[in-house]
Amino acid sequence: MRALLGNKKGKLRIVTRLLVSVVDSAEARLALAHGADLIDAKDPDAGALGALPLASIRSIHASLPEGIVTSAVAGDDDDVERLARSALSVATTGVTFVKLGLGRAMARPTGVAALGRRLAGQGRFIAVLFADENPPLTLVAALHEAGFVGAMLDTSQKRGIRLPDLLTMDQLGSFVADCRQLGLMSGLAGSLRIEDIDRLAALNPDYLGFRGGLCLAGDRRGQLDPLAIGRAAYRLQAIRQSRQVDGEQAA
Ligand SMILES: O=C[C@H](O)COP(=O)(O)O
Repeated sequence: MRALLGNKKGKLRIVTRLLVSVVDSAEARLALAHGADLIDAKDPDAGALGALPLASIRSIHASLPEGIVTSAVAGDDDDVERLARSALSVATTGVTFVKLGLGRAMARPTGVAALGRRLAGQGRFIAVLFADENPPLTLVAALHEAGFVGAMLDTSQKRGIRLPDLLTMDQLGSFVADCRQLGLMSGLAGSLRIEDIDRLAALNPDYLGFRGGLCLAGDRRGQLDPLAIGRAAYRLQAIRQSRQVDGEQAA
């Protein structure tokens, strides 16, 4: 799931992969066919981290070939018990990862610790922090302590403000580096566009996450645009290849 390439000097380079949020199995297959690396089940009509019904998540997961990395969103409830219950239910669908949105009340060490105790390492949980709600980025240590396997930054207000409008490249880079140092997977998302890929991939997150930027007319509630998915996948692939060549030349 975390892709690392080694060059001849033994140095490891993180490979940034493409996460695409889908609403059903038809979109899941389309995203996969056009180059998505991780298929993320999410209901864009139900907010930034809207959960799909369990049956839909199961059908998305089952529609994909074995071995494809999947995730599903469990919502962004401010109540520990409700959020944990939702996450544990989503974990029964067979998806590789379950994403939990940590809103203002949860995005603090006490909230994270309470959630961790309730989840008790029963799944592969990824915490999503909303950059437009000013989460403490130092929360990464508490997430690691609480047993999360990954952390993502996203945005809660999907009104055109993108992740790089909210945080500087230094802040995003530190977030990714802190995750890596603690062995957490990292992801960056939030109304990203294809033209954001180069500068964000340069920070070496494990995933860049997209919905609206890969939909027709940029409408995250509308249909995925296969050409846009293909362009995003191609861009990331080109970056991977150029790094490989650089690594080989340096070796
Ligand atoms: O996890 C990725 C999200 O689905 C991103 O959605 P968005 O690109 O519409 O902000």
